[in-house]
Amino acid sequence: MSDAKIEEAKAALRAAAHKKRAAFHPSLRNDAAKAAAAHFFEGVALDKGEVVAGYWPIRDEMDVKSVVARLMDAGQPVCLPVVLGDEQPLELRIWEDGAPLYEAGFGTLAPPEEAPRAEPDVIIMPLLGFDKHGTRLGYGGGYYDRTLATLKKRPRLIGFAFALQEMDLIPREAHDVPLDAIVTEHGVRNFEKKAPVT
Ligand SMILES: Nc1nc2c(c(=O)[nH]1)N(C=O)[C@@H](CNc1ccc(C(=O)N[C@@H](CCC(=O)O)C(=O)O)cc1)CN2
Ligand SMILES: Nc1ncnc2c1ncn2[C@@H]1O[C@H](COP(=O)(O)OP(=O)(O)OP(=O)(O)O)[C@@H](O)[C@H]1O
Repeated sequence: MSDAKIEEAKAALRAAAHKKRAAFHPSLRNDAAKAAAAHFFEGVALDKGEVVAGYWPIRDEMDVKSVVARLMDAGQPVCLPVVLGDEQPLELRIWEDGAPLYEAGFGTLAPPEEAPRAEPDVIIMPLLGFDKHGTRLGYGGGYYDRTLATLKKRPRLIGFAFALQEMDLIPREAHDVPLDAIVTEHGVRNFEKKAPVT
């Protein structure tokens, strides 16, 4: 499939994924997020000092605020992403304990401009959908992939999602960096390294 065709297919998948994620019942969301957080801390080993990029949840994304808070309490350095502009990589700003967060666009909150920057060792990724190969479907801005292309070292990529966000097959473009693992309310699933055929 050409990249143009893949983009077309992804647009249709995004529409379906938005609907599906929004349909997950509000009364179940909290418990699912709690279960996923527990699976993360049981199943994902972090070395002391490893920088973890979290996200400030928006729309119907799985809420990872408790994960971020627990990481910070444990002394793990945590950063949050900021969109500087279209076609630009994300800026990852360290959230220092007690520092206020500011509106950073799209409904997200992030540390202030003067916060230190960091290259993450682990990225907790928001997503619209994922498939069994670890391909991730985002909102289509390409921000995470563009950011990964600028980093010296490829971080471990850990998606957080509700189990119902799994899709049959998400076509993968050359720039799409697959997830290493997905955390849902059902547990942590690690993906094989080998690239699938799209
Ligand atoms: N929680 C969270 N933080 C994040 C991301 C994310 O996906 N989730 N991002 C990951 O890149 C960056 C923000 N990028 C975003 C890009 C698009 C939309 C969004 O809601 N898009 C709408 C259309 C918006 C419009 O046209 O006004 C959509 O998809 O329907 C949100 C965040 C950085 N921070
Ligand atoms: N490494 C990159 N360098 C330049 N452009 C890129 C790169 N990665 C992605 N893009 C651009 O971003 C567009 C959207 O990419 P993609 O469909 O993978 O977004 P997404 O992963 O769904 O979004 P997001 O990462 O913001 O959640 C692509 O069509 C491409 O033009």
